[in-house]
Amino acid sequence: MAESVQLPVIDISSSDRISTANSIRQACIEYGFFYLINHGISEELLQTVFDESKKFFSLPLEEKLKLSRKGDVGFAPIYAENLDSSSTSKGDLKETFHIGPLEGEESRLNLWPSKGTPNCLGYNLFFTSILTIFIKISEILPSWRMLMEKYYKKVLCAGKELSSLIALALNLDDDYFEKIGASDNPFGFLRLLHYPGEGEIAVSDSEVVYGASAHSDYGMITLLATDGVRGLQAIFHNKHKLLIVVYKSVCKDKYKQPRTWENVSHVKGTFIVNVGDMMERWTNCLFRSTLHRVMPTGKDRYSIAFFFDPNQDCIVECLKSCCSESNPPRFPPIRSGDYLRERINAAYSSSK
Ligand SMILES: O=C(O)CCC(=O)C(=O)O
Ligand SMILES: [Fe+2]
Repeated sequence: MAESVQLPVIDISSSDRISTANSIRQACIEYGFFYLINHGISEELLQTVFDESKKFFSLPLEEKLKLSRKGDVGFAPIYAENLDSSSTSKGDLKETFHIGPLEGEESRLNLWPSKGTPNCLGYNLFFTSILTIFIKISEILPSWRMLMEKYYKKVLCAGKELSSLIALALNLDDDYFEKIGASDNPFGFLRLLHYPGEGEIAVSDSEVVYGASAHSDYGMITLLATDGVRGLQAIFHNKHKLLIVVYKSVCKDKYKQPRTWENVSHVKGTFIVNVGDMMERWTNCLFRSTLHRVMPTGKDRYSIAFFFDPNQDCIVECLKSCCSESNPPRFPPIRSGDYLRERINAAYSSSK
């Protein structure tokens, strides 16, 4: 059975920003993961977001499909995505709903239950009388959009503060990521996730099915809220300060065998923060975007991820503080939007 890892805890509200930045640096080098506390999002708000997310996922599939993924936002049913694009599985056993940026051109792309599905729920026959058959989804989820926007803004704010601490952790000015246009108008995605429990989905014994297959996140940092149902696991090659083997343009130890998966436990009131691939590229593999996955446990599981990604037009290239003559850049510069597009397309086209 997998062991549980003890991750560092970072207090984002501490007035000693330098010491916080040093702790973040150590956590990002050793684990690429940490718990974040005092992030400014109350437990009540988080609980309400979980409750409303559950309400959405418990709608009949055909209602959810009316808000099907367009571009990067909206609903994706089970098996639509395969986070491990190299795997042969038919896709991940999870359904998701994505909300993209709330400002600028992209904001108009978002899909909302109150707008996209004008008519009829009514299949929840268990409770339904003839009078309730034609209830609009907007009436079932009346404050859904407002709530999700509120949460989005708050978690974006925590992400911005964290990115300024990360800049300090990399010996840069704390507004560095703003100055280069990465976190000034970041490309943030709120992702509601539901991993169905046993009984809802028939899976044959011979099939390997993951809730979320092994992957590292694509962007800068992810702020993840979990509901207490276990399942999240990660591989921490660097935890005991093993030599970092870097090969061609990949931080090779990410794919090193054998893989030892460790459980990442839920800690009430915290966010689980993990480093994404673009941060790994910026830091020339100093900060690790750690492989992780979600195993099905037979229980329904809900989580809420916020991907704090650089502005699409930002060029991600090795930071001066992370390279030298003896440690040259391992990755060519890339435009953030192009990199994300390639990774997202691979994940959605590799489900069978
Ligand atoms: O649900 C979780 O705990 C993790 C989700 C995740 O890794 C992702 O969506 O990238
Ligand atoms: Fe992830």
